[in-house]
Amino acid sequence: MKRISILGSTGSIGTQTLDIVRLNDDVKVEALTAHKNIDLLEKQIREFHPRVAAIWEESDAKLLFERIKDTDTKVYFGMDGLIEAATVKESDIVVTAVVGMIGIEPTVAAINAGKDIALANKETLVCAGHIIMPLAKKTGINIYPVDSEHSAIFQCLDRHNPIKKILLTASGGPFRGYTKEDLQKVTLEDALKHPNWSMGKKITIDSATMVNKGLEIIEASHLFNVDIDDIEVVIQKESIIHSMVEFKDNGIIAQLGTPDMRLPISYALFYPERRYISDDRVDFASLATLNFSKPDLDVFEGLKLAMLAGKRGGSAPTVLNAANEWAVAKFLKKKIRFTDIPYLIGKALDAHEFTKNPSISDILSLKKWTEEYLERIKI
Ligand SMILES: NC(=O)C1=CN([C@@H]2O[C@H](COP(=O)(O)OP(=O)(O)OC[C@H]3O[C@@H](n4cnc5c(N)ncnc54)[C@H](OP(=O)(O)O)[C@@H]3O)[C@@H](O)[C@H]2O)C=CC1
Ligand SMILES: CC(=O)[C@@H](O)[C@H](O)COP(=O)(O)O
Ligand SMILES: [Mn+2]
Repeated sequence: MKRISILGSTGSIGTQTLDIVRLNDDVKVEALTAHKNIDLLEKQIREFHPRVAAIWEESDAKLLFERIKDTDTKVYFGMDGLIEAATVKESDIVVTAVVGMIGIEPTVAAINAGKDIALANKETLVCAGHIIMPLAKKTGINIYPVDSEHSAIFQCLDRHNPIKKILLTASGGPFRGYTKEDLQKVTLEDALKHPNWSMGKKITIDSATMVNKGLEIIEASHLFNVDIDDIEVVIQKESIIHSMVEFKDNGIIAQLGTPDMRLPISYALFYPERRYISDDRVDFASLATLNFSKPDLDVFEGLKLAMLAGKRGGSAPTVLNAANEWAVAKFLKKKIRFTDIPYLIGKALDAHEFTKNPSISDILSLKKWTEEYLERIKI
């Protein structure tokens, strides 16, 4: 029996993880968490009977407790609740499916508790990868990538041959081929229309700005111990090739599949076993062609800034990520324009006091500094 905890079970990755649980009778859910979606969390508790459930607000936790007191599920709240869910004694693996760097502390707690990590929450690795990866090695736990590109790279690894280059594929998002002037006019509705994937709102905006690909470069660098300069972004318009690994002989191994996150989720949960998911498969005949191009860094400045921050390392990726989270949240509330997102990221990166090797508490302070700095900027 595989015992799993899902941090962020009510989101896109979290609910698809539960789809995979439904397909397999040897998986037990030990913990589920949500931020505000109490109705869906209650439904999930009644279906999967976890030991632990956590929701962010104490008032919601009290409400949830009343609603499910006929069950054996214990209810927690806040960061303590996330950490309780991340460290449930009976769990073997924690699926980190929360969005944002809020995932840092529960991920560290899970690793210290000896849990394997099925990692979707890329922001945690972007900010604290220099702490997380050595900690995972020291504790002997495994980190299995869920992010589709990183799962693809993981599936292409060859234990006899080191990686020469990672070819990180990108769809290019809804604004692929746009000019700078075009981006000045795009709306929130336009940005939420990803051409190939159905995802949570934050990552969907990140795909539109291509900051997502920048975060993924940093994520891949940590996961596979590859220099940023050896990670090349290739736009693959249809999102059928999920990434590729190039070796010393210039041979390239790629992983292909339909744009369906259930495959990387299932692979992370049951590695090295591949299990049945659905009858959907790539139909090459009707696909006919796969299209490739290079990203335009002059247009997608957020990607350029992310690459520079990744190269710089230290505190830069944290400020990049914190500024991006702050700006995307404002854009989702229609408080700023689409092109303000890279502008604000650049301002925060330029203004922050660089540190080489931030601790977890430094990272949390940097997040606070970034938010306070951006609040003061008039746009
Ligand atoms: N969706 C996808 O296909 C992919 C996602 N990822 C990564 O996976 C992670 C999750 O993404 P996705 O599933 O799209 O996100 P969603 O926004 O769909 O879900 C986020 C989950 O985290 C919870 N949550 C949000 N904010 C907080 C908070 N401050 N504290 C505690 N819980 C919180 C949400 O609860 P509630 O529902 O109550 O709001 C929800 O359960 C992200 O890091 C993303 O980059 C990577 C590759 C693909
Ligand atoms: C499904 C997944 O892994 C997302 O990160 C997706 O790849 C985003 O698409 P872009 O390639 O457009 O950033
Ligand atoms: Mn991805």
